[in-house]
Amino acid sequence: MLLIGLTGSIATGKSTVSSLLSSPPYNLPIIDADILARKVVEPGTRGYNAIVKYFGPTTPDLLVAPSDTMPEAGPDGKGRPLNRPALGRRVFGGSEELKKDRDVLNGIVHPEVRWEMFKGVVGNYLRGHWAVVLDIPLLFESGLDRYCGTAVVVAVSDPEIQMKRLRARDAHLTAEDAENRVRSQTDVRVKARRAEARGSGRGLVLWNDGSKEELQVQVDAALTQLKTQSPGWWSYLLLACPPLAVAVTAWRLWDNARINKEWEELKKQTKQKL
Ligand SMILES: CC(C)(COP(=O)(O)OP(=O)(O)OC[C@H]1O[C@@H](n2cnc3c(N)ncnc32)[C@H](O)[C@@H]1O)[C@@H](O)C(=O)NCCC(=O)NCCS
Ligand SMILES: Nc1ncnc2c1ncn2[C@@H]1O[C@H](COP(=O)(O)OP(=O)(O)OP(=O)(O)O)[C@@H](O)[C@H]1O
Repeated sequence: MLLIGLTGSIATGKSTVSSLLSSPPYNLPIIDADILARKVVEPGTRGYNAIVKYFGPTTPDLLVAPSDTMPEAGPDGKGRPLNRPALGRRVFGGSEELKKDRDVLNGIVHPEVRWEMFKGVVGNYLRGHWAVVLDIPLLFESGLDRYCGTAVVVAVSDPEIQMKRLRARDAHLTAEDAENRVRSQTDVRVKARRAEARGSGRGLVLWNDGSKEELQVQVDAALTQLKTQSPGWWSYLLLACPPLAVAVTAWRLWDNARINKEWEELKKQTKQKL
């Protein structure tokens, strides 16, 4: 089964691409890291308790305020849900302090998300899917690209388009909040270069400066290429022969480690040239 790591930066079009991939004619299963990151911090979970413990004392508005519709102890007595915009203000931005808190939040949420993803991947492998899409905003930053057969980056070359789409979609964010969110992530053009550096079939870039129709054309071409590379019979063979699946996974990990080493070298050389 092919693991397709789908990434980009905020509002560059990952969800738009994943909804195309989950619809006919592809019907691919999607494992969405943003959705899992919400699930693992619902009231009463380990993630929720850890966040309240660390951020609670210094963030008075960390939880949704009590109201007529929100009881003090939360809807089911496990606590009120997190006030996500408030937590976002604690962790998004370029300062050292924000970065430190972002690392703490990532340290709480990411291991839980990884475990949920693992369960999702195994479930889809057992159902015999030829591919599964891992929609992960922080694919490279979290190191999860190591497990993927292909990394697909949805990118825009013009940062103004990204900002315009972000502000239009998330109208509740101030201009400063939006800037901070964009600044909290690696520049999407760097991610695009990294996907290209993985080599043909291992890394793909979908440029999304144009219309959604233009994006669809690129998605069609990418899927045709990936389907040729990883045909259905190959998935059935991996399902019928679990030791082969383990060997292929080990080889994939080794090959991705090599690819990432080459990328680090390339980054070093580019820095030296500047
Ligand atoms: C800070 C939080 C509560 C803000 O929640 P909010 O609902 O406002 O935003 P949402 O979760 O929908 O994220 C929107 C986008 O922000 C970006 N983003 C989210 N978390 C991070 C992060 N830790 N670092 C950089 N960018 C991030 C992603 O592009 C994501 O698609 C939330 O983003 C969070 O819990 N982040 C930490 C977990 C994480 O890394 N999630 C990303 C997928 S694992
Ligand atoms: N080609 C396009 N033309 C016009 N609008 C677009 C295009 N692609 C995406 N959008 C719009 O831009 C916004 C951001 O896209 P989307 O939600 O897919 O991004 P994302 O990368 O998943 O964002 P996030 O990381 O925040 O989840 C959405 O409102 C979407 O409808």
